[in-house]
Amino acid sequence: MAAKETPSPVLKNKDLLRDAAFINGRWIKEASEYFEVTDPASGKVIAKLPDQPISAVEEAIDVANNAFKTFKNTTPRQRSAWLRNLFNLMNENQEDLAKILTWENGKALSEARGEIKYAASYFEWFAEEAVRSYGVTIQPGNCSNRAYTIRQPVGVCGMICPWNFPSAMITRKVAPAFAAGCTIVLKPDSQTPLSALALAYLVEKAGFPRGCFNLVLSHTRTPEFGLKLCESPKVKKITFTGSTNVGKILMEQSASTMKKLSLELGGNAPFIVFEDADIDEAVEQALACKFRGLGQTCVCANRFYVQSSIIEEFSEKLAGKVKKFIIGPGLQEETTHGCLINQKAIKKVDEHAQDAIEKGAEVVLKGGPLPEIGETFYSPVILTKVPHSAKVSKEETFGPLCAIFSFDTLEEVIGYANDTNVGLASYVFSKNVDKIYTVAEALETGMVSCNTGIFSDVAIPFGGVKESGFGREGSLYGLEDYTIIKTVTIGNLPNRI
Ligand SMILES: NC(=O)c1ccc[n+]([C@@H]2O[C@H](COP(=O)([O-])OP(=O)(O)OC[C@H]3O[C@@H](n4cnc5c(N)ncnc54)[C@H](O)[C@@H]3O)[C@@H](O)[C@H]2O)c1
Ligand SMILES: O=CCCC(=O)O
Repeated sequence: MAAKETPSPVLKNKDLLRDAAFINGRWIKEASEYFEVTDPASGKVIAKLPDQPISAVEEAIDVANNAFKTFKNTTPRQRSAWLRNLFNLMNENQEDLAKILTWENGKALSEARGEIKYAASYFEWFAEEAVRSYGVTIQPGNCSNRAYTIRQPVGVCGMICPWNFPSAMITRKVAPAFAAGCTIVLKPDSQTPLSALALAYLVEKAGFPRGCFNLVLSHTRTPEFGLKLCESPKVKKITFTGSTNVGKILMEQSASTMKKLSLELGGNAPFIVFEDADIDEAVEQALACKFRGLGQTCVCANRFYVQSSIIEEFSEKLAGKVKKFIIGPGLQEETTHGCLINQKAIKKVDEHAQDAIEKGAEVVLKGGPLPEIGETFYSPVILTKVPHSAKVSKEETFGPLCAIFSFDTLEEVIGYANDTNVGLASYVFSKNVDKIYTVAEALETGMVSCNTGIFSDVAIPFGGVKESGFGREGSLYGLEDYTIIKTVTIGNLPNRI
């Protein structure tokens, strides 16, 4: 865990590093204000980007609205080919894209490589889905009428994306939108805009028509940008990944124009381990699940519920594995786990850990800040026998705190797991198939992962219930969110012969 000088990434394709917004196929660098992007591992400034005025969003919306008039009539085959080009381009530039991602986000390079592959898979999937949009035929009550439905692109989509997956959270919105024939105004997080800009460059290279994809930049005016996208009658859909609080704001702001919404919001995932589970496997999976992005993943386990008879064994084995982590700057090849996004994130982990300890939790692994490496580095904390009154039982920590709670019965643990206002992902470990079915069906989450800690895949519907939002990304349903169903009735047909 020794401090080392963070290297700057050496890129093969330097064109991927952009320092301008992208509207109507033009890179826009000029602005009266600029914001800095920093490497969270070193605190060094790595880019200065235009902090655009609100007029830039208005312009991007107008451009996307004009582009929609022709883009919606391109053939699904053509859109599929452009998406396939984009998939190939991401793969060709995989290593550079991973380096850019690590540089601005801080996650280990090995993880960033995985994210780029995952992000690209959305373009491959939706290249295949673009040509598979179906309607139904209906016989209405009136015998001289016939009806059928078609799916049409919803229109201009406003996309607001977070920093924790700077590439994949964008591609899983952009890919289905393009597949359906929608045009785009994207606002990436101002902490991690470089991955988004690299994607904009590749969208251009892939051959998409000018104006279909527009990317606006701001650090100081994020809420105003959001408001403009929500209130514009030209924008027909808002798709957002981020916190439940911001999701609620966007939903309220979208009410005046009755927008279609997809909201992928916060989670508080329970990770349940029964005494009949393979404990070593459960520990391995717990590590993979909890420490993706060092705990900054919306589907990371937030609450471990471990049956009381195995809680000591599980906690000790987990701690033994965590001690082997190599925490350091993400760009160093040997690093297994990088840093957190900022100091606010560290404060929250510390606050949740201290609160649980004060309320009676036992410390298995002390962890804590690692200032000798840098201000955003934090060694994981493992606490056991955490009381249910602790903050971590109700709030998402979004960082490297493993809070282990004890339970005795199946009914009891389902009660604990569902005692939250959010419902994104949950995990169950048991070798008893009856138990797996029962618990999976009783858990109030959009996704239940059984005997594995990693389930994310473009092929599965991704999304939550309760205050984790609505809409499903990826899968056979992903395209639907970017289309509207139109019903066509043909009347006054002659009598059947
Ligand atoms: N469900 C999912 O798929 C998913 C995926 C990733 C992250 N998340 C959630 O995101 C949260 C972590 O990210 P965060 O804390 O940065 O979330 P956040 O909601 O604060 O920020 C998300 C994005 O929204 C922007 N934003 C903030 N206020 C805004 C406003 N008023 N109008 C428009 N945009 C605004 C931010 O700049 C950022 O780009 C966690 O709760 C996590 O669970 C959910
Ligand atoms: O953080 C949210 C999304 C991560 C994933 O797709 O698994």
